Amino acid sequence: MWEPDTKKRCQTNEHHQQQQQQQQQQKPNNPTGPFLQCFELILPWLTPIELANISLTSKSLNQLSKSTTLRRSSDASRSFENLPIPFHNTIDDHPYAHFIYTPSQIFPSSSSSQPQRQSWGSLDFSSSASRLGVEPVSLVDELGHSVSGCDCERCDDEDPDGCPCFSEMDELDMANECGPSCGCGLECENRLTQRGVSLRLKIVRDGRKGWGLYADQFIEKAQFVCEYAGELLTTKEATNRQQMYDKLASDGRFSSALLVLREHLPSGKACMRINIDATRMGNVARFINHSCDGGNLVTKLVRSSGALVPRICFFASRDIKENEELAFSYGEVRLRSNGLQCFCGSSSCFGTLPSENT
Ligand SMILES: C[S@@+](CC[C@H](N)C(=O)[O-])C[C@H]1O[C@@H](n2cnc3c(N)ncnc32)[C@H](O)[C@@H]1O
Repeated sequence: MWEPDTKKRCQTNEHHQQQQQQQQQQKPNNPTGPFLQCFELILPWLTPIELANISLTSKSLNQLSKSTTLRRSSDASRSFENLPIPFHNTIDDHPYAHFIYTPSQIFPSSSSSQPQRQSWGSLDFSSSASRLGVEPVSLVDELGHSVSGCDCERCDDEDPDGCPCFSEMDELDMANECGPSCGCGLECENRLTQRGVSLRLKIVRDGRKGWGLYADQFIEKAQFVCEYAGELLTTKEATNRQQMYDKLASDGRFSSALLVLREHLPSGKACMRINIDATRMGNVARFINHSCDGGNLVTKLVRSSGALVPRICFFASRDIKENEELAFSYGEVRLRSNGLQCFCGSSSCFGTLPSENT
């Protein structure tokens, strides 16, 4: 399941090559010797606490730890995305938030194939991006052949009738894209949400809400912003985790990122529920805060032809200015004695954050 899928993105990542060159130039002239060179390889695998502890042991390791921290804070996506997504903090001493980056949906961490650690902040910018990847879970027939994709070599959004994937709409009004069982590649025009983040974004620290995701450029209404990537959970697992997170959050220092999306069939008879937990493993969408007025993003379910589970994607609900915080509504507010205080600042603020009933 952890096959790298990032080759194509890396090929176009000119900025990372430039960063790499810059880093090479910035490397201290002072040769560190085999001992410190070894630490250059180890430090990117450490948690912030381990990094802080090791930095206390010698001046050289302190220097190396500082460089690792600097590189981490310069790109939360650790080269998985097309552009770096930096952390900005002018209010306290948190340089970055630590988590495992996955550019797309993955299956729960109970599986032993999932990494407990991920390299982040090494001199080699391409190394982390090649370590984690996801193969979409696809529908197969009884002979093991993928089903329901198109045979197009290249699908053209100017001619949507030419490709069956454009027109496949189901009762849930999901957007449909070409997928794992189609003949076309990642450059196909009907794979808008599969190429990762292509807009300039940044993660900014706020005194009351923690980190938040901001636009670092103008974003036009209806533009695709990012997918909500993380661990795809069963409802039972999501309920258990939410209970654990509620307990941890009660002291105000823990921030979870479990998103539950319910999509009702127009008939009202059934409901589809998708639980994605980006708390431990996720992408930049885990930093999007709640706004009681609905914010400037909308979620849409996108199914790739032949893939088993739809993905949750964010689109701009209106034009968004550079430096504006990105936000959406986490859902209906239910009155709970232990609800977290909301600081969205909108005129329609309820005062409490929406939360799942557990
Ligand atoms: C998905 S995370 C968003 C990123 C988070 N701020 C962080 O620092 O990682 C959700 C958490 O962010 C905080 N949060 C989100 N929106 C908020 C708001 N409007 N007011 C206060 N806290 C908010 C809450 O702690 C919530 O549990």
